[in-house]
Amino acid sequence: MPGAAQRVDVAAVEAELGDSSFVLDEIDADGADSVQVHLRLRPTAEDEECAWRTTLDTATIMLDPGIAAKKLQPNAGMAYHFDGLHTDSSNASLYASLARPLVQSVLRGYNALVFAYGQTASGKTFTLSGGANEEPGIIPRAVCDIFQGICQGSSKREYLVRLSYLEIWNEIVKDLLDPTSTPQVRDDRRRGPNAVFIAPLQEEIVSSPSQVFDLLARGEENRHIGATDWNERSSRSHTCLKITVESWERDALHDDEAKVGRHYRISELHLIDLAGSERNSFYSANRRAEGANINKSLLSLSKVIYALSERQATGRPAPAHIPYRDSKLTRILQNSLNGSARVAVVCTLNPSPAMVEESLGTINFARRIKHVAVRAQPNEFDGDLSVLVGAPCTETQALLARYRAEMGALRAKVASLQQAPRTPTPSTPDSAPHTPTQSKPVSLDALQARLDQLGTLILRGGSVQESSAAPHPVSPAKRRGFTFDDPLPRVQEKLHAALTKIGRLERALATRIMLPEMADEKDRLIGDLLQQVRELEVVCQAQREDDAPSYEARLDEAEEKIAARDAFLEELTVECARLRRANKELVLLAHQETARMVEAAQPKRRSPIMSLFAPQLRPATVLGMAPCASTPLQSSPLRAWKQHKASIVSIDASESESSSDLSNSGLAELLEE
Ligand SMILES: Nc1ncnc2c1ncn2[C@@H]1O[C@H](COP(=O)(O)OP(=O)(O)OP(=O)(O)O)[C@@H](O)[C@H]1O
Repeated sequence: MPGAAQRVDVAAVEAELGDSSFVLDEIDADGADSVQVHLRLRPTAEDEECAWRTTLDTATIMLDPGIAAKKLQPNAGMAYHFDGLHTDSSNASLYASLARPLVQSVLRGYNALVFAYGQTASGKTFTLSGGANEEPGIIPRAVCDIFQGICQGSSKREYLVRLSYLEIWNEIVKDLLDPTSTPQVRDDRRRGPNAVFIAPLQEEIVSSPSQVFDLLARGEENRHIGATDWNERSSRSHTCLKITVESWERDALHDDEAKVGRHYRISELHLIDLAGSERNSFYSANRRAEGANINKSLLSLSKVIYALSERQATGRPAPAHIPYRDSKLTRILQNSLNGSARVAVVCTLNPSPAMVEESLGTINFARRIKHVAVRAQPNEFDGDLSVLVGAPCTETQALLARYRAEMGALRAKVASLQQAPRTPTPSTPDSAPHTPTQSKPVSLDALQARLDQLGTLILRGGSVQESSAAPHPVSPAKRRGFTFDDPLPRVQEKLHAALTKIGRLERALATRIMLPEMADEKDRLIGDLLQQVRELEVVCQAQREDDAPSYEARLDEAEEKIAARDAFLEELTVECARLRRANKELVLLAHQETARMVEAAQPKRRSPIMSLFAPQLRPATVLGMAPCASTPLQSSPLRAWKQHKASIVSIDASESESSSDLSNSGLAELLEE
């Protein structure tokens, strides 16, 4: 049957995982009504000291008494108890106890959020993604469990799995699967007052764990990673992997109809690796800004958690303001933190005594988030998908139903084409056989190729035995002469990769200018474009010509101003020199005159002319010097002469205009008299 849904190969998936311990549990016995909080203390390196004492049985942790005694806080030595405590390097046990129950929930239709919180180098990425090559973290284990769950799912359900992968770096949301796009976070009012969606965001449909890992590897290449004081490969951004699982009950007769009662489920699993907080580092300004943005968004997360836990503690009925809008991180987590998702958190601690303050901050966050209320309900619809179809993120909602509807329409077309009567046409010996039915296989091929493509995207649960009885889909690749040496999942992966590439190329092609197929049309278009280029060149030339005279006039004007200023400066310099010369001559004259008068006054009584002007006519006064009470002119002629000389030197040095004026006018007149 063309376009049959793909049956997941349990054995292949198990081989990929190396872990077949997952058992799908359809009964919601472990429904958590509070956030599950586990603490993880990174093991110490050989020469490292540990600041903490732990009791694993009771999941209790406390500060080393010696270190606690040195702390100022009165409760520094208190013991903290959580849902789980991990001090080793085993991600398997942490995953099984913390995250696996949430994966079960996702397969039952619940939304879920798992994230790691802690300072830099405390082990968040190790917990989420795992160590190099060994100890796979929560993400790979959850991915494998989802596919195992689908394998084990009821043979009456079929599934569609898709994922998106984004990062928040410096408060910018970046699509790691399509770094050219710039996603925005928007309100999704149809889904409730606190719901948001992110668009545009590339979502890839996946049908095996290795497809997911390929996509994650592709996304990792686009991530921001750097070195901090504590971690050589530190995540400098928050990453958010979203896996959406859609499923509905199969109906052997009406597979392609979204009928009431078919229990359609859509659930989302968010796996978030937060960037680590860090103290001020000595890196570049860009790195400090990056660190500041990380710290700011983590602070806003703490504020949101604080507000949510306060609301729970006070039991206020009306929702208090929750500052989701303070950062992109809290906006994106809004859908999950508003109570409609099950939440599990791993709070990671750096064991170093130097990091005790940061670790206490992490413990406080862990205690706060434990009090956030969870009221998650399964997202199950009884076939009425209108709620989803009209949503803003409409292309990505209820994709399974959409594809199934498309497959129904395609099948109907195929059937009608196959039943169409063949019209015999007379063939002539000199003409090639040409019948209307000649185009039919082409169109059938296209329809069947699309049917097969859709079939590979939809996964069917159930046992492996059943799959051998199912008709094998006719692959378009086979019709094109490809061999099938690869195992089925590998071939499907290749096909999926090829389809994704085709999609990308088609999108790129859509943005290009299309040349018409007809030669004259092409020539006309090229002619038009050349004409436009010529016209633009003319406009540019005219613009240049218009502007040139005005620039030249302004240049001339500026040059004239400069020349006038230079001439004025020259005049000033000449005038200054002339005045300086005149001043010197006058000063010299004054000296001679004063000396002569002093000489004349010496043996006789004071000359009548001097008495006339005294005391104003003392030489110092004449020359602009303040009269000195202790040195009357008549007391010592020699001393007076020295003072005159000193005042002359000082006036001469200052070259003051007033003194030269005085020398030029007042003194000259006086001397003439
Ligand atoms: N439980 C653990 N067992 C063994 N090694 C660990 C464990 N936790 C962390 N590590 C090692 O410590 C180092 C830092 O861990 P990791 O990169 O996961 O920190 P992080 O909290 O994600 O840091 P950042 O926020 O800077 O990205 C890594 O080399 C990692 O392998």
